Amino acid sequence: MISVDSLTKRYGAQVAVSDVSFSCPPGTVTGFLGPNGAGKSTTLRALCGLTTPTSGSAVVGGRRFRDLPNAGRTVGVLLDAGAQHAGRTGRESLRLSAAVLGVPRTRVDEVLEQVGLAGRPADKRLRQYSLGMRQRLGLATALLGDPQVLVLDEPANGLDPEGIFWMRGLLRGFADRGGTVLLSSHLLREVEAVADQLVVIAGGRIVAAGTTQELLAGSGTLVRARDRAALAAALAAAGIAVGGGSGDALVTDATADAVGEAAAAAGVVLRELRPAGGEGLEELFRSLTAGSPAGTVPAAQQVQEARA
Ligand SMILES: Nc1ncnc2c1ncn2[C@@H]1O[C@H](COP(=O)(O)OP(=O)(O)OP(=O)(O)O)[C@@H](O)[C@H]1O
Repeated sequence: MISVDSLTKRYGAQVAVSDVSFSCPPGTVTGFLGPNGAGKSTTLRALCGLTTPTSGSAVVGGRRFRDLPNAGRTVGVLLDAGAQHAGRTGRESLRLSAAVLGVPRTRVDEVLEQVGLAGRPADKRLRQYSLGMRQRLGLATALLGDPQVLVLDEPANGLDPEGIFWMRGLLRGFADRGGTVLLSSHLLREVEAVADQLVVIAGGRIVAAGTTQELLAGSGTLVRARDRAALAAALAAAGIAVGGGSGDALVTDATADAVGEAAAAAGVVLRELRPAGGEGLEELFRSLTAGSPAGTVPAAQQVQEARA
């Protein structure tokens, strides 16, 4: 279990994280989402004992990272896949980590296999690794101690679509076996397919949190018409605000009934009318996180109320 409780981190006058609280139960994947500079890395670094909170706490199983005996056997961490010695091979790097953790050498081959680096890639020097291979090696290092908890900062960085699909399967399997996964991303689409719950941070504050299903269900209605401009005018005439939408789709907070009636009243022919799901959440995510300096973002409950 990961518990972050009223975590605040200031660097001088800069507030990186402000009063952040959430928890990640065993058997689940939590997606920690936010744009660049939102405070994701700072939160994860505090959790992993790499930065000291100004106030509040971030613990695993009730203990601070530095108080965990042989922390790598409890928490697998991937914070910066580039932070490995470029002259070593993947296998050498893992053997060193295995020695530090006190796990048998055979474990190195197991994790190399698990992350798809077994064979020739394992004996290449890291300077020859692509970003995606480095991420796989970082994940292998995190898995080496057979931990119950994984903390991963932007693990999908540099992975191709097949790699992202593979990683989702790996994380899902880890959680389904009772593990706890916390992974950060600045891309909603990367995590919505695998995360059981989402915590959205912007400007150092949590702006939305809940199960992925809840957040997707409460994310509005998507509507598409042959004549987008006529549809937009019909919705405006009915007093229905449109929050965005990609391509010729519009996304709104209004119910499907209200949207359908507005379109019918204006004689607009619809091509699609459905719960917005991921597109609505994407829109919510964009509106919540667009240019929100610390202190100006509504609190999670305000967001929930606004959407109720
Ligand atoms: N060591 C530091 N000194 C001063 N300011 C810092 C430090 N580390 C982070 N910050 C600031 O804290 C804020 C949050 O940064 P953080 O790296 O946690 O965000 P992030 O969500 O991980 O962003 P990204 O997706 O770009 O990695 C930013 O404004 C950043 O400039």
